[in-house]
Amino acid sequence: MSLRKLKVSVTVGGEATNPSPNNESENKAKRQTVVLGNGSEVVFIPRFVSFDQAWTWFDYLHTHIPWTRPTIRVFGRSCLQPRDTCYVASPGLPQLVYSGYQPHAYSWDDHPPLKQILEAVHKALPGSSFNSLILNRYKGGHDHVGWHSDDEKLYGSTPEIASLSLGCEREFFLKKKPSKTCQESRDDQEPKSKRLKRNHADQHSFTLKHGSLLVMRGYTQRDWMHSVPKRTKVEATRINLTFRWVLQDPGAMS
Ligand SMILES: O=C(O)CCC(=O)C(=O)O
Ligand SMILES: [Fe+2]
Repeated sequence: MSLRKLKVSVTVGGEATNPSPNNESENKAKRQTVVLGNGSEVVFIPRFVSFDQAWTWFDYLHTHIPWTRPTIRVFGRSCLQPRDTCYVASPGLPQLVYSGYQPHAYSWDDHPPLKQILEAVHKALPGSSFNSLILNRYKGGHDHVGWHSDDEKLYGSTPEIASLSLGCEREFFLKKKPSKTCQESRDDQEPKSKRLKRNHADQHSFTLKHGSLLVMRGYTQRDWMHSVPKRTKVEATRINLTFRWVLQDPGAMS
């Protein structure tokens, strides 16, 4: 599908403390809050860590993480996941299963720099708590993640997901899920100009720069989908870390 690149309307929510462990004095990174409506929001911190720190983490993760490229099920068909992945979780959590795939859960202790990164993320997001991590590695522009929501039950109804980008810059799209009311009949009744306006508000794009942090909050997983589309001319590698909170007893939520 075609998605227009939109200027993201942002509110600048004050200064954030950049958690770069090496560089506390340059710690003034602006954070942008995009209110998506109905209790969903995205916070974007373009310079979450310094350039050099981000490359140090990239190099470590690129060489030390036990990357795999699993076969998953999409619409009933088996296919190779279009990116490398690895899963890290605190002990005793319920098993993660997505697209018919159950990743092995590595420990934070297997990769001490991950604990340093987790600490930096917690520090930048007061009140947040993450006990699991999905790492993604995009080896060039053919690697991507299609439209999806991270709405698995074990994340609860309003998960906070913090996503760190390292290496090659890629685009991140968000689009609103179709509403449950009859969209077609509403469209017929509205003037075209109004329809276009509403559609713009239902799509957002972010450029995920080296060292940036994007946070999805509230009902973003229930009401919105996100993707990192193919960019076939891109050759360089991007590493992404998405920190999440897995509930001990997801059954208790329902
Ligand atoms: O690579 C990204 O920025 C997004 C990854 C993602 O959406 C996921 O792992 O669920
Ligand atoms: Fe996702």
